[in-house]
Amino acid sequence: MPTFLEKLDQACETNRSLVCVGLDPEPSRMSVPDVLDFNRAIIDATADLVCAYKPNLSFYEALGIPGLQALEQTVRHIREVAPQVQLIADAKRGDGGPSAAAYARAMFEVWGVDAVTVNPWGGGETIQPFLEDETKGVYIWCRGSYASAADLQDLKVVSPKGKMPVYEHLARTSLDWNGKGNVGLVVGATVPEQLASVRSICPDAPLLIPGIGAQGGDLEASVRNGTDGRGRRAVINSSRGIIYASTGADFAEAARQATTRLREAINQTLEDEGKGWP
Ligand SMILES: O=C(O)c1cc(=O)[nH]c(=O)n1[C@@H]1O[C@H](COP(=O)(O)O)[C@@H](O)[C@H]1O
Repeated sequence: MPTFLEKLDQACETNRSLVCVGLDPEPSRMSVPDVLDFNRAIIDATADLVCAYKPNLSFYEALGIPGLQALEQTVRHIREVAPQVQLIADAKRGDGGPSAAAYARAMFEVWGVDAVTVNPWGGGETIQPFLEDETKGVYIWCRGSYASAADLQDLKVVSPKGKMPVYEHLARTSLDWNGKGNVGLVVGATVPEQLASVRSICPDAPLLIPGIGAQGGDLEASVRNGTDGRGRRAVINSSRGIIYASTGADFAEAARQATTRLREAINQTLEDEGKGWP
């Protein structure tokens, strides 16, 4: 079994892509009534263009049991048509003790995903149960894309590691948790300076970068500041910008075109940096 990072690197190489499509279905914006039909069409249209899919669990939970059934079938479909891509459950889980361990079992054994977003407010105990299997990994929510992330994450703290913003302290601390090489971080595309700072602290970590498209994040800066020294290890997410590129009957074809444009724009910046695909 490849490790968490080997699978991600392989997925990126195979499709020559750092694009992650966020599967965040909202029935009021979909031109087909069924979430599974919608997701299947998006997945089939983009499977050769992405390195990852990221269903945000909130959208499925908000639909009750039918939503969870749609998620289960979506996971199954991704495994069938795109077994090489990384499947990230955007669950923002965060708890301690047996609850944290149960969350990890739910994500990896029940849903069977490759990676989970976690909310680190509870510290190391929150994260540890997700790190036991080196084939699975986490993306720790480090510096959010939304404006209110600054309320807490940019505050300066004094710790044994020095005086620095909370998000930076978290990035430094994540290195201590990374014994099995399966810790990644989430940093928004809307905050390129913070992205550069996290990348300099964690030169090898995979960074999940949401905020492209609907939130107006800076794509070029995300690629330049968020990739590692080889121009890899950045998972650049767009959800609404892709899945609702059209809200008409041509939504899947429009999603393919939007994903292609995003992939090409990223790859052009990599080329410009001398870090294109071989
Ligand atoms: O963890 C995330 O993916 C995440 C963190 C963050 O700080 N900001 C953020 O937008 N996200 C998620 O990334 C996706 C962004 O969706 P769009 O704004 O529609 O592209 C949603 O699923 C968000 O929950």
